[in-house]
Amino acid sequence: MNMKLKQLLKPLKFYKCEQNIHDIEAEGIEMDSRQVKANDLFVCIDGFTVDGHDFAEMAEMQGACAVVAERPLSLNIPVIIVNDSVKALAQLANQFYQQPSEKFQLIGVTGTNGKTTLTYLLDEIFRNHGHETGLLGTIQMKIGDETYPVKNTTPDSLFLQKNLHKMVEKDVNTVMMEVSSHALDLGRVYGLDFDITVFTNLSQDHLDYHKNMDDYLRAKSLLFAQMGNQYYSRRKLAVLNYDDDAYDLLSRSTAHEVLSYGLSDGADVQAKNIMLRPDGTTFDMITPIGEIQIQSKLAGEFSVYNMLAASSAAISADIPLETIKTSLATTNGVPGRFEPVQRGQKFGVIVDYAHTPDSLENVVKTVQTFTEGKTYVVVGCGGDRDRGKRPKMANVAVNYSDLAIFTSDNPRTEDPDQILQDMTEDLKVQNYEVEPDRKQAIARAVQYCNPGDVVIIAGKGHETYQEIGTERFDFDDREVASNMIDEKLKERS
Ligand SMILES: CC(=O)N[C@H]1[C@@H](OP(=O)(O)OP(=O)(O)OC[C@H]2O[C@@H](n3ccc(=O)[nH]c3=O)[C@H](O)[C@@H]2O)O[C@H](CO)[C@@H](O)[C@@H]1O[C@H](C)C(=O)N[C@@H](C)C(=O)N[C@H](CCC(=O)O)C(=O)O
Ligand SMILES: Nc1ncnc2c1ncn2[C@@H]1O[C@H](COP(=O)(O)OP(=O)(O)OP(=O)(O)O)[C@@H](O)[C@H]1O
Ligand SMILES: N[C@H](CCC[C@H](N)C(=O)O)C(=O)O
Ligand SMILES: [Mg+2]
Repeated sequence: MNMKLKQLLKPLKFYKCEQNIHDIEAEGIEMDSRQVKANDLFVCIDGFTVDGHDFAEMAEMQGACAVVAERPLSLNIPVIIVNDSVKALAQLANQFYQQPSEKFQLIGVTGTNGKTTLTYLLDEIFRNHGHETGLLGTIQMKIGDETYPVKNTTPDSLFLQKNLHKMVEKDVNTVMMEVSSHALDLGRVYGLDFDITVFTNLSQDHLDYHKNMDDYLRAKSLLFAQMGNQYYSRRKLAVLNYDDDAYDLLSRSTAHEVLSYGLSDGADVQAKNIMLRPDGTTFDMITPIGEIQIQSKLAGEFSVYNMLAASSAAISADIPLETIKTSLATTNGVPGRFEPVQRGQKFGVIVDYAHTPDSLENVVKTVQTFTEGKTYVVVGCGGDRDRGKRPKMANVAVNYSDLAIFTSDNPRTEDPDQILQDMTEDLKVQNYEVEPDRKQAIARAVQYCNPGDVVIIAGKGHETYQEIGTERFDFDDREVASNMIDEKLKERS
């Protein structure tokens, strides 16, 4: 792919460039000097760790045709000066890849918990209706049946535009993507043409990054505000959780129609006659286009919310209720979310990605409600992340289980013992143990189990590593738990 620089810069109304760029043609855009190839346009981003402007010379040496920067640089290639290179990168990438998000239906999902789950549910519903889908989120990127690893839940604008373009080339007609609050705050989704935006819920997380809960909510609201004010021929819609305190602010943030969902009267899409069972859920779903009964293998009230949100987004895209019903009846859920580990043992082991106080409470309460025996929780808190959630998660674990075993979850550059200290120092109860080695913690919980008991191993879900320092070591809760159960079964036989 290539594009005349003049053409590429068209979306920028104001920029300064003292050199002649008339005959220059860019063959690509890069924001990382290490990836620059001959004739790429290099965009300097001032990051959290380093300043991309310091790598402009390196980009020049690697053959960049020009550089976009926020300040003058002494180079032998043209320097295009803009006020905000993050915004410029988003606009340039959108232009270079020919506005891919305008060529398919784009569904953006934000909220503290449930984003990955919702995008997976939506992916199943749309595929069952014959759509060719793309998916972007925490676990991976998917284009049709092909999967690709990702570094961020919501990647930077360059990665996004490049891959959305690839999706267009592969005839994708619907894309579901998770939109994190970091992404919204850091302009990673600037310029994306969302058709349907979905809000799951808001509770404490990421207060290492956002100043407070208001700031966090403001970041989330950008998804709805950035849907644009024009009423296009393709109708846009915001799907909002009616039962969440953020509902009022979010419904006022968008200029578009809102479809609300929830358990309370007044929601447009409602669940009634909910029956929660250990192995699933049944409820009647009342929608503006009719009523259906949902039977699903997904457990817990939080799953009812996820199914309501997915159904609301699907009906906004004219998917028939029957397709939604069959999709929700057949789905097995998402890897690492409430995922049972079954090796023929007589006690339950569930691996889950709960890493916030609210998600942990939802999951542990759900298990506690259905467990006749004892409930054990193995959980830790991530290093270099929100410290305020540590004592809260520890409290939830001891309050809703018989015994919590606190352990490590990606300590990153922090001291694991200090994280455990932050979690436990204010606990007033005794029903917990501390075992910093996650493998040992899982082994201990499995050893304690008698028939009828359940262990929840929370926080890492689908992750296949433990991040210690800046290195990632192989670690998969599901694999470790399977091995421990097998050992226990062998000992007994
Ligand atoms: C705090 C944060 O968000 N950091 C993101 C940020 O990194 P950064 O600002 O440190 O980048 P940097 O290393 O300073 O580099 C600045 C610029 O210099 C360039 N550079 C750098 C080195 C070099 O030799 N040459 C060069 O040109 C870089 O390419 C970049 O353009 O930009 C990177 C590229 O887009 C992101 O991958 C990175 O995410 C890191 C990995 C991260 O952990 N982010 C987390 C906090 C995050 O974003 N999480 C959310 C939410 C998760 C959830 O709730 O699900 C997510 O969406 O993932
Ligand atoms: N609607 C919900 N409300 C509260 N908790 C939920 C909900 N849905 C899922 N959870 C819990 O949150 C955990 C994470 O779910 P999921 O991965 O879908 O969320 P996410 O928003 O994508 O998280 P992340 O921000 O890390 O990407 C699940 O393992 C489950 O414990
Ligand atoms: N996307 C979330 C994931 C947290 C998962 C947990 N295992 C941890 O490392 O804290 C974050 O980066 O805050
Ligand atoms: Mg996610």
